[in-house]
Amino acid sequence: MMLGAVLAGGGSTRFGSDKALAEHEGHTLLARAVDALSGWCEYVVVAGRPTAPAPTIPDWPRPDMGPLAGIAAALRLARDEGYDLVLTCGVDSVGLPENLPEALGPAPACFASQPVIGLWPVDAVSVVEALLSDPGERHSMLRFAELVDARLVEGAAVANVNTPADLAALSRRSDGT
Ligand SMILES: Nc1nc2c(ncn2[C@@H]2O[C@H](COP(=O)(O)OP(=O)(O)OP(=O)(O)O)[C@@H](O)[C@H]2O)c(=O)[nH]1
Repeated sequence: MMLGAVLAGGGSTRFGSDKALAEHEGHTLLARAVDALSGWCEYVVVAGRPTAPAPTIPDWPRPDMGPLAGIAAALRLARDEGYDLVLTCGVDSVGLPENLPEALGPAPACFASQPVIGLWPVDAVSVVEALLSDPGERHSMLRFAELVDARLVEGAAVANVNTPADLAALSRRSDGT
């Protein structure tokens, strides 16, 4: 059984306002990500604030540690609720392939270009907990991927929205202009 998790925390400092609420093709990035995950599995949003109507959980062990703390929260919930796998994406990952779980599988794996998009076995929870509890470690997605021996999957053309210009470029592409 697989649990989906949209990572929707972070400061959106390059974007200038909460990018989860920015709109693309008439829907917020959050609604689009949730909609994509809901096609594959049950899901939660991991963020520092409620994102109703989607079920939202806080980062573990605390906010402001980056996306890995969102992965940790999702893996802990998955373990407690009896899931085997966690499928993660960023709220700013636009254009997820329709076959995302198959494109990533078998776990553990993540996209080389965007390691927040990944498929993680629930037993990776002990690795992420140890990593985030060690102040001497890099709390980065790539370090986590390395420690769990994740395959880095190449070739995925998923856009990553960091700035308003990134979003404008995507809109121009979907308008064909
Ligand atoms: N749950 C959670 N998600 C995060 C956190 N930091 C970043 N993310 C998510 O991870 C993805 C990639 O993060 P970044 O592009 O670095 O997002 P950001 O930190 O908000 O952006 P900048 O402040 O501009 O660097 C996005 O979907 C963010 O929403 C965090 O501390 N907790």
